Amino acid sequence: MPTRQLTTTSGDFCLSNSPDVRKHLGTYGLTPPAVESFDVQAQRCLRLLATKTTPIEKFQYLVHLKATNVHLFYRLLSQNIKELTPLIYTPTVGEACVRWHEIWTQPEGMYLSFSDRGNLRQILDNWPHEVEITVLTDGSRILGLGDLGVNGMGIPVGKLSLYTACAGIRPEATLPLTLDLGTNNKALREDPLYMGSRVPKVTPEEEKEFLDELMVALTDKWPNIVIQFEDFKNPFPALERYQNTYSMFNDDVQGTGAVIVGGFINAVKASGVPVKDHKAIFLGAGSAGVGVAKQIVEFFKKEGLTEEEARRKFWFVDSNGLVTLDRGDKLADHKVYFARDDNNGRQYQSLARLIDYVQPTILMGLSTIGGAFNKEILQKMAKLNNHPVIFPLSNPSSKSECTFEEAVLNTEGRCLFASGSPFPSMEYNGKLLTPGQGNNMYVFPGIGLGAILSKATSVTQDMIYASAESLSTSLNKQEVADGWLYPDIRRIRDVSVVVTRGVIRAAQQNGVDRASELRNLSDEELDAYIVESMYDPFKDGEQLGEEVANLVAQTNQSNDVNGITNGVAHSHL
Ligand SMILES: NC(=O)C1=CN([C@@H]2O[C@H](COP(=O)(O)OP(=O)(O)OC[C@H]3O[C@@H](n4cnc5c(N)ncnc54)[C@H](OP(=O)(O)O)[C@@H]3O)[C@@H](O)[C@H]2O)C=CC1
Ligand SMILES: CC(=O)C(=O)O
Ligand SMILES: [Mg+2]
Repeated sequence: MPTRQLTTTSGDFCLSNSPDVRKHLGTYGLTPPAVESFDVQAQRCLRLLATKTTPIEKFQYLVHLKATNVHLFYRLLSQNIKELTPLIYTPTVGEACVRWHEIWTQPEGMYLSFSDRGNLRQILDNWPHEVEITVLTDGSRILGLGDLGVNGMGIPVGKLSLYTACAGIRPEATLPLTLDLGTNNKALREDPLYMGSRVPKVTPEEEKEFLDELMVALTDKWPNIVIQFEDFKNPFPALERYQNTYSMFNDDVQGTGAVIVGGFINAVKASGVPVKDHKAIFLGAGSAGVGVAKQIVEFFKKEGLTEEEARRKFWFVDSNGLVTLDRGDKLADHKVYFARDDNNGRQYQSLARLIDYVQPTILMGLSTIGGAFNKEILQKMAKLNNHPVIFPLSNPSSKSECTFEEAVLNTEGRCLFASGSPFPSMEYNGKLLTPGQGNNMYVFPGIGLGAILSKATSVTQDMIYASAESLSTSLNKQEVADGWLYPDIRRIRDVSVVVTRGVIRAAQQNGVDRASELRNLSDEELDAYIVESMYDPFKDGEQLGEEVANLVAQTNQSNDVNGITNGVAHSHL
């Protein structure tokens, strides 16, 4: 009798298991007698979810469901991605992170502390699965909510759930990882329930040494692992240091850049304004703002502008006003590239005055300042443009620079809109208007899956840009006809296949792929290969039952009874 190890235990108590399977697993009698289809179970879950009155209660219920029946969780998520994503991801995950120390009930990933250095490789051995991808954060800039220390774990967990739901990466092949490097959030450090080290954030030099050890440890343990950095206050040093030597990328800089370019390409078409005539004001000059602008520069260059012409189409505002070379402070390195040198000493007064001066076609918000695009700002944009591009991208919803409704009402429904967190559709002048969601969830699953399948040795700029271009082409005819900038999120698995293909092709062109068997596949063959490799909770949920049923059948045939199956083959339980 083969003693096959089942890869997951979370299906053990599954109500869809047949009596034979239950007997085999030793769970007979431990679940209610009915054998239920997944549809019936999903119905129960949705009803239960509806009884929870607050988003955080719904979040907690979904955490519990994932822990107890992973396939059912992913079936539910896949079938209701539009409705459930806001509960496991932005905006609810923001509240969950703020309250992580109060609501935590079970481990869902790994924590590595600064005091663990020297032993990181050994500690990774405690993780029980083979890992293909990790999302890691130090919690120092969680969405627009600031430094939340190890409370930030909600972000890797949420992002990796989307990796599974949107790109079919097997749940057990994902590792949520939180680095406990101290926190500058004093209130958390002093909270008796806080679960991280109660020390201030380590220095950049200490962080660098820790990350160096971690990158070596992760790739020694799992040589093909893809590593996604997420929500670091200053992500640039690590990105620069590791991007050519590891299969890694920074989602906030690169994923966000790609997703916004993906929607921006469509917005530029819809605006009717030639590329060369666009001008952009960015409120927020952090990792996401600069990441987005850098990718747009790439797009402008492909459209025929020189790099210098492209660079000068941006005006950045940070917490100290317009970013200029002559304003008297030492600019952070990442801001210098876009800093203006043509301000002639004029003082920045307000966003409204800057709009009067620049006359932009595009307004991007990556500032964490909720409501910053007020009525006056939006009306100015509407006056200047037939179709102003308004992208309030800060998360969660409370930090969004404006709501969809505000943008629509103050631009007479003419704006081309995308926000970081979801807003509901609305009727305006008898027309149903649907907002775009410019969130990196449209691309990071495909970037990660593309890197995994191509066995990329690094994640190149071309791979990132390919994800943006692929996204922009993934809208169907109806979505294009309706003027959407992003495809319907309910089609995200199809979209991820397109993005993954683009990423793999770029890896091949750059020669960073190690999966040589994929090089000669046609696009159709490659798509089929991608789909085939994706975890599908609708198939795989049944697979556990089938695997056990096969074992039972084999046991019956061979009559080779061992301790585990003893009672199954011959019992009449
Ligand atoms: N939609 C999406 O997919 C994504 C959205 N985001 C969101 O973008 C936001 C920013 O993220 P990130 O760039 O990483 O964060 P950072 O902390 O790196 O950047 C925030 C920027 O906003 C500036 N800022 C702060 N206050 C003001 C103010 N009053 N007026 C103007 N600018 C201000 C900061 O200025 P200073 O530099 O002077 O401190 C900084 O440049 C977050 O809310 C995040 O959730 C991020 C990634 C993806
Ligand atoms: C979406 C995302 O990555 C962020 O807000 O940080
Ligand atoms: Mg992020």
